[in-house]
Amino acid sequence: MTSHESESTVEREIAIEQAHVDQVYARLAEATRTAEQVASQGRRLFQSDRTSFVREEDGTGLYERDVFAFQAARRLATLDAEHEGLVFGRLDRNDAEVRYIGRIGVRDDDYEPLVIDWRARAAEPFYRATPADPMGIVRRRVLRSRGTTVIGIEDDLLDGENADEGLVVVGEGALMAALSRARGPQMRDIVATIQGEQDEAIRAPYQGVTIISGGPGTGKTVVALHRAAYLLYSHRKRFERGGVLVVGPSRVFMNYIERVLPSLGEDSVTLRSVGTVASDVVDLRGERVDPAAAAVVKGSLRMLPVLRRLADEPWVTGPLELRVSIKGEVLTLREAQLTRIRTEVLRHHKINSSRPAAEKALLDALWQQLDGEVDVERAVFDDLVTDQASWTMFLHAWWPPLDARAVLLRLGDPALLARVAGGRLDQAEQRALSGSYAGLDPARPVWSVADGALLDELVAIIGPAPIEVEEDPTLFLTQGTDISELVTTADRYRPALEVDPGADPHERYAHVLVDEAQDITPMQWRMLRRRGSQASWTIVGDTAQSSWPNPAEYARALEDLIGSAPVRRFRMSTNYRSPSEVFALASAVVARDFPDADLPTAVRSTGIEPELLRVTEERLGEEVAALVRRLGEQVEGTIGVVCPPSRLQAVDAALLPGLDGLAPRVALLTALEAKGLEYDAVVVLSPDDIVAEHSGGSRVLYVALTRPTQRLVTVDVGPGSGRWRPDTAR
Ligand SMILES: Nc1ncnc2c1ncn2[C@@H]1O[C@H](COP(=O)(O)OP(=O)(O)OP(=O)(O)O)[C@@H](O)[C@H]1O
Repeated sequence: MTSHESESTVEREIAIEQAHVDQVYARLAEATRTAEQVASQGRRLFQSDRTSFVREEDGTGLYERDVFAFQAARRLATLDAEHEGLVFGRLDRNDAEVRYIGRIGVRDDDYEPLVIDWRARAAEPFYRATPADPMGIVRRRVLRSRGTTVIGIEDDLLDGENADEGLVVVGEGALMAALSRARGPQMRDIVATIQGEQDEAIRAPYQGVTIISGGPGTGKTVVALHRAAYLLYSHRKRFERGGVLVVGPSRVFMNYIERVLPSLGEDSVTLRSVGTVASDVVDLRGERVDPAAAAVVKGSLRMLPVLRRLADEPWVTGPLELRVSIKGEVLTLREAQLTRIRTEVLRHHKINSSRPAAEKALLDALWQQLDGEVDVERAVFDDLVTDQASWTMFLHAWWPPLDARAVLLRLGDPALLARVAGGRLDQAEQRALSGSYAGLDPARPVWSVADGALLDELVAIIGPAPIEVEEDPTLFLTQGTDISELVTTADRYRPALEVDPGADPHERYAHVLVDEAQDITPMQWRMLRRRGSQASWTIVGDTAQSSWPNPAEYARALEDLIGSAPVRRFRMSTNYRSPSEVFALASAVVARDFPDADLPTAVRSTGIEPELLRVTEERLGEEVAALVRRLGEQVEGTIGVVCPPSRLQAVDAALLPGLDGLAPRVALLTALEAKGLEYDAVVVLSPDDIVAEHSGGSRVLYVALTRPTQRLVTVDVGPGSGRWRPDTAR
């Protein structure tokens, strides 16, 4: 039997929970004080009297009593006091035991749990129990708090037959309440309302490869982040030492998700957008998105042989030869010999780490040419050669220290590109590729997301750049007449070139978690694998949202990654983001072109159908500005305006002046930039252009159409537009 909900019942229940929450915070405050006192007492005990014997356990014993709660208090400091309650759940069991669930575990003086960490075994029924399988739980309660104050409760009765008389059940269900709330600029954790199928993926064993798939809004991202927190909790030693890397599509996306892990008490995870993964080996921040044609070439494995040849291209034009004189005899190495030596050295070493090996090979070859009549010992011979200006100048032209960034920029030269890409990339592909580098400022190139993987590959081919040298080698060559200056400069170069050939510059991780993995190109997978060669993996994606023209390539790349590792697959089936009215339209769009798309079920209805508008080209700016202002009144939270790349600038100019106070709630972005994000209201501008301008076509439009949590408005531009609309929406 359960009692009916009334205002006073709810207040009474809230007061009961508040009393427990107060007890938890009081315990944490006390533990912090005691632990600090004990720590300083302990220091005094051990430090003050070196003559008398202090038993170690007097110090540590005192400290250990509170260390657990003290650690909890320290981690509490990372939680956002404004929004997140430390205690968010309560389980009433059929044996009358009550358990509280929270972001971190807290015990009382007697080591009895006041709150159980959500990741602990004992908390599992909070997420898994259902009326069909209550797991010994009668009532599950979710507490909603602001800071330390409980402001609401939502109950699920799981086992009415075993409920005590008088057990109170209140609320409409925590999940629906959470889903209906307005969205802010950053993602929130879902720790209080994780659903059963999500919980299974979160708690899956760490070994091998865990693949989480599912349509838009099914919680893949948020589940993956909770999984990172779970792995750190359950295998802290392994993952804190080895590191966990979370990779997402863009900087905007990383900003969007960056609060989730700290709100769960974890701050030891590295978050990187895919364009900055390689920043451990080369100075870059790839944020720009290439036009589709260039992006497709840059992501393809056909770039591999092109890059290898590029790294091999000499830096000076014209035939090279090395000429030195020893005691009047002139020794010469001609181009064919030099090529042989170079090939041989590079067979065993990377170019940036093999300058000493190359020098030795040259000296050996010169030594063999020396006439037996000339009386000189080998060590003296080597000195005589390497002291000569012609030697130093030759080496700088023949074996310069290479910077991957400078090497890649050379692709801006169409003639050179034709040489290294001949037979591998067609004319149109070469134009797209060289065009994307030709316009970059060599002093400050603005790299694209796709360039990150190419630079990483080049570093793998040539080795990390030796320590930066100030002098420009070409300048140096033109100053070749001043002997004393030459010697000094040569000396300055020498230590810079001594890099440890065995050193591996990549940061490596024990676990790599890749979100929006359907967009990871084959070249980017190579880059990620360098960071996780010994790692376990969590791969999160949805092929129906791929912006890559060939989803089969994604499947192949995944197979490669998995190899013979154990693999676990989880499919998320419920769309928690899109209202069912919006998702009906979005899914019809993608299913028309991709009948195999994995479509989830949208569980929430708002009763508001998407609005399909049409405007003239001339009135586009004005109409969009008015529309955004109207949506600002209709929804409480954020508004996203998704725009085809070709119209971005014009729409930005039209939108900005009229926004006023609304500006912090509005984001103007392309469909690719919108990946993984969500807004309360979304305007999708010129869907036909979005389909036409992205290589993923209607899959990219599907991404745009599945961003809203409340309202969707599409805007066709000009007569004849609207080809994207499925039959049901014409
Ligand atoms: N169990 C849950 N409780 C409350 N909110 C949830 C739950 N699961 C998902 N959500 C919410 O649903 C929305 C979508 O989640 P998320 O962004 O992780 O989905 P996704 O599958 O990664 O989507 P996409 O493929 O479009 O990037 C988020 O606002 C998330 O907080």
